[in-house]
Amino acid sequence: MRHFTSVNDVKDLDGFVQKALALKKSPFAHKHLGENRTLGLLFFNSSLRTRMSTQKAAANLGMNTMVMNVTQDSWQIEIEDGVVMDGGKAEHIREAAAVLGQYCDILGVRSFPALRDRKTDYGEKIIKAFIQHSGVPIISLESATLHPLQSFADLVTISEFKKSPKPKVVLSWAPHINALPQAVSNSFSQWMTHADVDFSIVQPKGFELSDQFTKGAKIYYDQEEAFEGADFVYVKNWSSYKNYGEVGNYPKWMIDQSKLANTNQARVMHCLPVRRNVVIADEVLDSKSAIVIHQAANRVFSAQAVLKEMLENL
Ligand SMILES: NCCC[C@H](NC(=O)CCC(=O)O)C(=O)O
Ligand SMILES: NC(=O)OP(=O)(O)O
Repeated sequence: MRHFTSVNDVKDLDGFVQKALALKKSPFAHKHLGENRTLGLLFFNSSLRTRMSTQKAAANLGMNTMVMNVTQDSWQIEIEDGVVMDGGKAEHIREAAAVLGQYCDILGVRSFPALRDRKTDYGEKIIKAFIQHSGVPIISLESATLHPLQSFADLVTISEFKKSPKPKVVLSWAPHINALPQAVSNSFSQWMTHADVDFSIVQPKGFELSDQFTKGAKIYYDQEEAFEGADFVYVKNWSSYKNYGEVGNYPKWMIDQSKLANTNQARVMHCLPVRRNVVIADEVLDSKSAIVIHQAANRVFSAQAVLKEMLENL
């Protein structure tokens, strides 16, 4: 693997899950692999899990890590080519990426979509510019359209908790007060349609994800129908892809205990952060059904598996 920006960078999905689980068992088995290697983590947006888990994964492999919050600490970065830079942005992504490539052996980049123009966001200019201009392997820490480290950790978690070889996994839209990216849901759909699971998605009309990520998934518009017999319910809000960036006002889609009644004692998943009693009720998050903390724990080992593979290929 040269870069890690989607499931397509993984050759053997099941083998990769096994590698993450092996690292979970022996996190320090390769503690010299990253010696004298530097990881750079660049955040255009907030983070708790991605930042800390990736840093911990790098430490387990003996790497140094440097972290930068671009929007707070650095120069504002111009993304567009050919512009006259006489506004607020002092540095172009061409130089920024190339310079960081001089300091780091591997770079991670987080850049959320602006959710104003679909074509711009789905063009993934920032992550592509880092791939083009940095000269080093790039890891997506959640791009405009995908969050592969999260989905990898989610698949690892499902493989740990599944009670049958091909579990029924349902991705459910849930309410939110803000316009959120489709990235986590696109990415989860993309990974699940490549994995050995029975996968469906349920959302209100108008909130269908781009079919470039959902091909092969069963599509529902009714939670009760979709949840019947589910082993895993993955909860996430996303703004509309069709009416781009629209926030849906469907408070009844919140996940509470009653919604889970006809599932196969489903485990409830969410990437976090989650707004309690808007997206998922306290009674679910505080019950045994919720495995959100396990997902977050597995972020270390999904990141570590990716870093290990990249370090071995440097
Ligand atoms: N990295 C995990 C999720 C990040 C982001 N959530 C958020 O922005 C939540 C913000 C809020 O709740 O206001 C998302 O949905 O893509
Ligand atoms: N799940 C996740 O990516 O969390 P952060 O946004 O806190 O990194």
